[in-house]
Amino acid sequence: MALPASVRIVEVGPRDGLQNEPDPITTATKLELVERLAKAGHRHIEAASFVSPKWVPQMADHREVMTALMREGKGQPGVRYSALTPNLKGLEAAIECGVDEVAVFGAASESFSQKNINCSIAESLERFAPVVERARDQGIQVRGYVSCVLGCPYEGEIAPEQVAAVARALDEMGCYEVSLGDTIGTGTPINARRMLEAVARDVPVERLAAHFHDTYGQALANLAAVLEDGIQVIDSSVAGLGGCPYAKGASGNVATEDVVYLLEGLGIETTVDLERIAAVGDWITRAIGRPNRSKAGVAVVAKG
Ligand SMILES: CC(C)(COP(=O)([O-])OP(=O)([O-])OC[C@H]1O[C@@H](n2cnc3c(N)ncnc32)[C@H](O)[C@@H]1OP(=O)([O-])[O-])[C@@H](O)C(=O)NCCC(=O)NCCSC(=O)C[C@@](C)(O)CC(=O)[O-]
Repeated sequence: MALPASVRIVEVGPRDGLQNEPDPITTATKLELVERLAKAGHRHIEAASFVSPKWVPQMADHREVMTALMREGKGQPGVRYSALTPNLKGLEAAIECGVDEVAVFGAASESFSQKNINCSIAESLERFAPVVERARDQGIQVRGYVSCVLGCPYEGEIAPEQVAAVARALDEMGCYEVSLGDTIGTGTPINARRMLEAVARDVPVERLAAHFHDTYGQALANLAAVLEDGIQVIDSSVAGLGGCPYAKGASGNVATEDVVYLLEGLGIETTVDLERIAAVGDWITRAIGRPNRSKAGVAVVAKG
């Protein structure tokens, strides 16, 4: 398959990137990050997570963040700001804040599902169905996630058919797009292609996104592989921030700066400006005292 002419990047830094940070990050810093990301050209930013503050304390200010963006004029026109909503409680709170896009998140691994959202895969799908229905009734778009598509921290290898079954269920439920998460970054290009091939038999590749973590340094290679198989949506996190609270040792998502550099090299368009996003990565890593995990970002900033 030919490479796509353009790719939509979903910036997950403010959510996936920050959710695991142990020290509190102020709401003001989060909002400034979101604003800088939009100014760097992002058109889709996952900004918050309506989950239990006992489970993920860093996302406890989800209401403040989303209300500021959706109701208090802190959001930029033309930018989609989305949030995770694992159940109806989260969705109702998100609706009160005026969100126009949410995401439900399941897993292809039973053990990960239990650790992450405290229920089995089947129970999670039962829980998501009314969330998707209610959201769509309100004119809110719903994205679906499948975690552990290329490996699980508790079960090891995950069969591609298992990933396909969960992706199909989310698609049939009404998710407009299903994002395939290599949560622990153990995938390699051949496995990634095999997994995508299995999923794409059930869900058209145009409705799939790649959400790869870079724990083993394979994310860019995996992305280059799945781009050849029709992927046109990539999730990434500025400066490669992040990690999953329920996947020990998992490092951040692939860095947005690295993805933009790769795509530019392949002649694929995005809306994101490399110099500007590199500056955002430099700023946020200094602001929260984290190393910048984007090689392209560090190089671009060093060049000046
Ligand atoms: C899903 C639950 C809530 C189930 O948790 P539970 O304990 O089974 O739920 P519950 O309904 O029994 O409620 C327990 C308590 O949580 C509260 N609660 C219940 N729901 C909410 C809510 N929506 N917002 C705020 N509070 C909530 C509820 O009110 C109650 O409070 P209490 O009475 O004890 O004070 C919990 O397991 C949870 O919050 N998990 C968080 C999981 C998470 O955020 N993980 C990280 C994101 S997923 C990810 O990173 C992977 C991804 C998407 O990036 C893709 C990839 O890379 O693979």
